[in-house]
Order: sequence, then C-alpha cells, then structure tokens
Amino acid sequence: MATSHCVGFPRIGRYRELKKATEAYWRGDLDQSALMAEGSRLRSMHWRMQQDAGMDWVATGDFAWYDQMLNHSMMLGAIPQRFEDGIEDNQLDTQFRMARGRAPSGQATAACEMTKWFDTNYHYIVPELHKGQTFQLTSRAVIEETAEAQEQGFNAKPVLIGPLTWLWLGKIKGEHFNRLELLDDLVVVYGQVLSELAKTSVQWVQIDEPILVLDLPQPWLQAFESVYNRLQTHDIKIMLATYFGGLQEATTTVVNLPVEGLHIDLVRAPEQLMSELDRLPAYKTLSVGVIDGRNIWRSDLSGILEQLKPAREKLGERLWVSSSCSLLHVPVDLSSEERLDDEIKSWLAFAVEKCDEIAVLGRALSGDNSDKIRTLFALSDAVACSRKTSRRVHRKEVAQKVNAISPRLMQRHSPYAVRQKLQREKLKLPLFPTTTIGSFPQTTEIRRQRGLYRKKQLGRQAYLESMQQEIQATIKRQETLGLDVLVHGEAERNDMVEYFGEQLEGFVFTEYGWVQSYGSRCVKPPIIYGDICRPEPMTVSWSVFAQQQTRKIMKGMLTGPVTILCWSFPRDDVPKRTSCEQLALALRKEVTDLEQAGIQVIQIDEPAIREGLPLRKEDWPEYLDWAVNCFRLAASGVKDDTQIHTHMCYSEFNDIIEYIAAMDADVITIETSRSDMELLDAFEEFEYPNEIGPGVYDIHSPNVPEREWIKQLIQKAAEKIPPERLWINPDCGLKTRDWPEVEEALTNMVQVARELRAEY
Ligand SMILES: Nc1nc2c(c(=O)[nH]1)N[C@@H](CNc1ccc(C(=O)N[C@@H](CCC(=O)N[C@@H](CCC(=O)N[C@@H](CCC(=O)O)C(=O)O)C(=O)O)C(=O)O)cc1)CN2
Ligand code: MET
Ligand SMILES: [Zn+2]
Repeated sequence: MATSHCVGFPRIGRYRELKKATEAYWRGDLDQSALMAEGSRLRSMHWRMQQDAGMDWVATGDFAWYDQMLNHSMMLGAIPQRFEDGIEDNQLDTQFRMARGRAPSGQATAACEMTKWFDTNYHYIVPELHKGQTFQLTSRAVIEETAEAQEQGFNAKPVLIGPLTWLWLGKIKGEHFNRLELLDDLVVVYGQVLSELAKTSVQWVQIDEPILVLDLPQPWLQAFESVYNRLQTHDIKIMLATYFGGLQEATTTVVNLPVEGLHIDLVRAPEQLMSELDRLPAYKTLSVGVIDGRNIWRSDLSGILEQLKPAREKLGERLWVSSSCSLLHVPVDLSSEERLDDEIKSWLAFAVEKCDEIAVLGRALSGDNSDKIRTLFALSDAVACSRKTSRRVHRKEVAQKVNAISPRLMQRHSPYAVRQKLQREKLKLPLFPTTTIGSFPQTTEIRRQRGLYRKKQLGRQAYLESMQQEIQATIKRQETLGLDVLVHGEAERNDMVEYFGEQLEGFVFTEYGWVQSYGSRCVKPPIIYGDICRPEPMTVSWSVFAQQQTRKIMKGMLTGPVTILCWSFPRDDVPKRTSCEQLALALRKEVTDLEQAGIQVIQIDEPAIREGLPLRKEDWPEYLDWAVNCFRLAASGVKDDTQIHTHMCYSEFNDIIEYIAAMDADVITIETSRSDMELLDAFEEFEYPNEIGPGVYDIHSPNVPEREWIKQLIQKAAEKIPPERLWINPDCGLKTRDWPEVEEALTNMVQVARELRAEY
C-alpha cells in the first residue's frame, strides 16, 4: 500500500470564507468567538475534502488566520517588544497587529515586514530576530488543531515549518550577529511541540525545510545534522519535507539525517529521484511530490506511474505519494467552476482534484487495478492527448512574430542621459515630483458595480460610465491633493494581472479560482493555455478618458510581461520564456498605442520580476536575460521623450541591481519604507543612473504615516541618491486602503515634498 498524504491544503475556503470572516472581524462586524467558529468549520471541511479524496493522512497545522510563518513566530513566542503588551489578553489580535499594524484590540504599531515566500506569489510575515533572543512555547495552535482533527476522526499529520527555515527567513533587527546562535534555544521549543504532539497519538509530523533547495552555506547544512539529531524522539516520526526544487549538493546530508521520512519535489526536480533512491537508508520512507502543487494542470498519471516504478520496486510500503509542495498555491475546487470552457476545464485540477490524483496514484502504486482506477487513468491519458493535439493551443502568426524578435526592438533610441533631458523639457516637473503607484481604493461600491456587471445585472455601457465616474472623482481628488503626475486609479481592473488576462487571447480565467496572496488578500491567477496575442487595445480608451479630465500629466498604467507571466498559471508545454515573449509583444503594441493616443508617461509594473528569479544562483543569468529583454521589448517602442516608469515591490535588489539597471526604465518606483530605505543601498552602490521613487510609506497598514516620518525617510534617501533624481510616492498601489486614510496619507506626503523642495 503506497500511502497518500497531503503536504498542505489551502485554508481560505472554496468561496474565500476565511477572508470574509477575518475582514468582518477587523471591521467589528463579527466577534472573536464567531471568527473562531468559522475557522474550525473551515478546517473541518478541508480535512473532510482531503479524506473524501482518499488521502491516508490529512494535514493539520496548515491553517492560519493570517500566515503560517507568523503562526510559528507566535508558537515560538518570537513577538517583538512593541507588540508585547497585548499578548496576555489577546493572542489573535497580537498576531493581527504584527501582520498589519492594528487589530480590534491593542495599540496600533508599525507592522512587521512582509515578503515573498520563495518564488511564489504568497507573502509571509518576516520574523524579527535579535541578539540574545530566547523562545518559549507561546501559541499551541498546531497542537490544538491536531487534537481537533483527531477528535473528528481524521488521521492527522501535523505540519510544521522547520526551525532552520524559520530562522533563515527571519530578519535581524539591531546589532548584527550570527543567527545560528539562536538555534539551541529555538530547538528546545520545537522539541516541546513534538512531545506534546506525541501525546495526541500522532504518528508522523511533517517538518518543512524548503531552504534545503537553496544554495545553503556550509554551516547551515551542518546545523541540520545537529538540529535533527536533537529533535529525534521515539514517540513520533518526522517526515522532513523539501520543495520548490532539488536537493543537489545537500542530498548526502539530507538523506542521512536522523529522521524517518523525506519528502522531495519531483515536479521541479524529477532528476533527483534516482540519486535519492540510491542513497536512501533502508529504514527510511520516501514521499514523492509528483502532483504539481504550483500549477493547475491535470497530471499525466500513466507517465508518473511509469516514473515511479523503480521507487515502488525498491521501497514498497516505504513509498508515499503527494503533491510537490503545499496546495496553498492552487485554487480550492474545480467543480465550482461553471463557466469554464468544457475542453479547457477537462485539462485542469485544483486542490481537491489534486488530492484525488494523489490518492489514485497511491492506489495504483499499491497494485489496485480496479475498474475505477483504470477509468481514471484512461481519463488522464485522454486529457494529455487532447492538450497535445488541440488546435486552440498553437497560433502560427504568434510564433512568427516571436521568431522575428531582434535586439534592435529591445533598445530605446537614445541613451538615458539624452532621454532625461528631453523628458525634463517636455514634462516640466518640479524637484521631488510626487506620484502614486497606480491603484486607488477599490471601494465596495466599485466592486459591487463590477459584481453586477459580471452577473449581467448591469449593462456594459452603464458599467463603463460608472467606472468613468470613479476615475473622474479620483482625478479630482489627486488634483486637490496637489500630486504632480496623476493616475486614473485602476477602478476598472479587478486585478492588475487578471484584467489583462481577460483581454488577451491564449488565456482563460475562472470564477472562483482564488489563491491566497497575503493575509485575507487573494488573487485569481488567469490561466495561460495557448499562444498569446492582443486582439485589441486593453487600456487606451481608459487612459485617454483620464487624460481628458486633467491638464496635469496622466500616467498610463500597464502590467509588465514578466509579472503577467509570474502571476498567471503558466503553460507546462512550452518554456516560460516563450509565453513571456508573446506577452511582451502584445504589451509593446499597447505601449505604442498609448503613446500615439497622447499619453506621455507610461508605467509598466514589474513587481514579480524578482519573484520569478530561480532559487539557485546558477540559474539566474538565463532567467534575468530573458526577463529583462522582455521588459525592454515591451518598453522600447516609444520616442525618447515618452517617459517609461516601472514599479517593483517586495523585492531585494542588492543581488540583481545590474539587471534592474539594464531594464533601463526612465523611472523606477520601489517599495522601501518597511525596510527603512535599506533597499536603496544597492542603488547607491551601483550608482544607478536613472530616476528612483523609493516608497515613503507602507501601504499594507491602515495606519497613516506622519509627516516627520516621511520626511526623515526622504532625507535618508537623499543621502543615497542625488535629490534631482528622486521621486516621492507610496510603496505600492492603494487599492486595499480606504479613502480617508489615503487622503490623509497623501496630504502628508505632498506637504513634505513641498517643504523639502524649499530646503534642497
Ligand atoms: N495578481 C496579483 N498579485 C499580487 C498583487 C496584485 O495586485 N495582483 N499584489 C501583491 C499582493 N497584493 C495584493 C493586494 C491586493 C489584493 C486584493 O485586493 N485582492 C482582492 C481581490 C481582487 C479582485 O480580484 N477583485 C474582484 C472581485 C471582487 C470581489 O470580491 N467581489 C465580490 C462581489 C462583489 C459584489 O458583488 O458586491 C465577490 O466575488 O464576492 C473585482 O474587483 O472584481 C481581495 O482579496 O479582496 C491581492 C493581492 C503581490 N501579488
Ligand atoms: N499599478 C499597480 C497598483 O498600483 C501596481 C501594484 S504592484 C503589486 O496597484
Ligand atoms: Zn507594488
């Protein structure tokens, strides 16, 4: 019997119930006990889904009110001093204050930093580490939720993020030190958790250590040996889970760690199967992650069965099957989709369907050859065949255009210095020009209108007019605020990627295909299934309308090719690069159409360029080359005096700064405020030549930034970047905020810009 298990399941609920409940709680429309009840209802439902699919083990401890890394910080008592006063009374609110700076109870405080989880569009709350830090078991959520599952009759396998991954992903505050010093104390708490879990009659615990697929320094790899030696206990077996890549040079160390099981990602790194099999000690269980936890395509079950034959022969009962990584990164349930094209729907599998696939594989590996299993395999074969031969996937004219891409298309006419002069003459902006990143509040009213339009209860014309009114109002507000370069506010966009996906050929989009992005925020990644092209302009009429409403400069607003690719579910039948080039060509046309329609400043957002970066350094240059080229391909069709902006957030730039410079955007706006302008060091050191707008306040928190705060940030920035090259803007778009906060915050921002103009 090959055991099937779930590495992790989405927690948001099929219809984003968790989001709705949490936000209602924040608003004061739901009390804490009602929120708790909704949480347990969802957990129970998700365990049921896994069990019904036929999983031998369901995952516990993968639930989170906000984020699983934050859960672990709570578990360990790694709660920064500034939040500590509330913790005794209200752990939940302390957690929310750490994540977003405020909660129904407790003082509003600066939130912790948030950043990308490996190469995904999921964001975690960064643990804060300091010298001499100690840990104590503070939140027992994982223990309680495991007991809860067991009481309900589920076979629970708790999932923890491992101590080394937690520590690696933290950030040192204050005096620098070697964070491995904290390990001894940290492991004590993990040991306590394990022994408490053992008391609940748990047999296996899964400990995730995805950092094992990174280029780890030697001392870290060695630390794995001592940590897992210490965590060894007779009462509970450890399944050490790795994902998002292969173990490579860590293989020997990892297979020999004193744990009973190892999970590996065979979707990202299929080649590691044989080397693991060769080296795996005879007592160990190997869990193979063969169902893609990062994408939505149905698996080729026969192919996988074939691939696993040697493993089955060698391991027998010691072979487990699962998804490559947690299913957190895919939508919940395909069966909710009623409007998807039938053919394409038959190609897809979401979390529930992936659990089905895992269980079917488990049964087939155990020799089950029943009619049911045979039918399911036949279905999978038919899908693989239909995708390969479908006419809808390939378009000759797109392939021809991609083949015709030449370096000339990736080059602006003149170098930056020439363009800068022409742009200054034309745009006549003051020192420290102020702008925003694109979106303004997506109010309930805007979403309601769009909801009505979607449900066909509002006609197209009426919808367009109501969005135009929103845009008009947003422009008026910006004029009143005194901003220099205006935006239309993106009212008409459900999301910066989905909006484009809906208008491009080669994409389909779902109704309920939500995936958690951070906290209560979700995205509905569109699905790229074929060659991409742009049947008609996507943003031009909106930008033209917006420009007509004002004499100030209206910035056109596009999402860049790399970001559209990274935040969609990509094809698995062509390299990502190919889809990206197709996107770049489509966007290039959009950019030149905007220019021709009189738009003088065009922003092409690339917040995902860093996220797309391969986890291993050896793979960076190849990716960065095509990613940067695709941006340049999209951006370079314009005249010298058209100003191209780009925007990035949640990114470390230090190690890729030369590539950011190579994008050659005239202006780049970046998120920097949560990290206190630290990110600018890279730009300073590199002597980044173009203009920069370092974000001067954090838009993820509802707290309004004070003027003094903004001012000292800009002054800090001006020490690193010559003032005449600085722009002033928030960290990112404002769509998640409410108008009163936005107006107050921007009033402060514009005011500071004015004061500083006088000073510099
Ligand atoms: N794709 C993507 N990735 C990203 C980002 C991003 O903006 N997009 N930004 C970063 C992460 N930040 C994010 C910031 C905000 C949201 C966000 O606000 N998401 C919204 C959903 C946005 C959306 O698609 N809205 C739709 C659907 C809105 C909706 O919920 N409608 C109601 C119906 C409303 C009604 O009928 O009254 C419903 O379906 O229940 C729309 O506007 O049309 C949410 O979770 O609430 C997500 C990510 C990094 N990754
Ligand atoms: N233009 C987009 C916005 O303002 C950029 C967001 S980056 C995640 O919302
Ligand atoms: Zn952003």
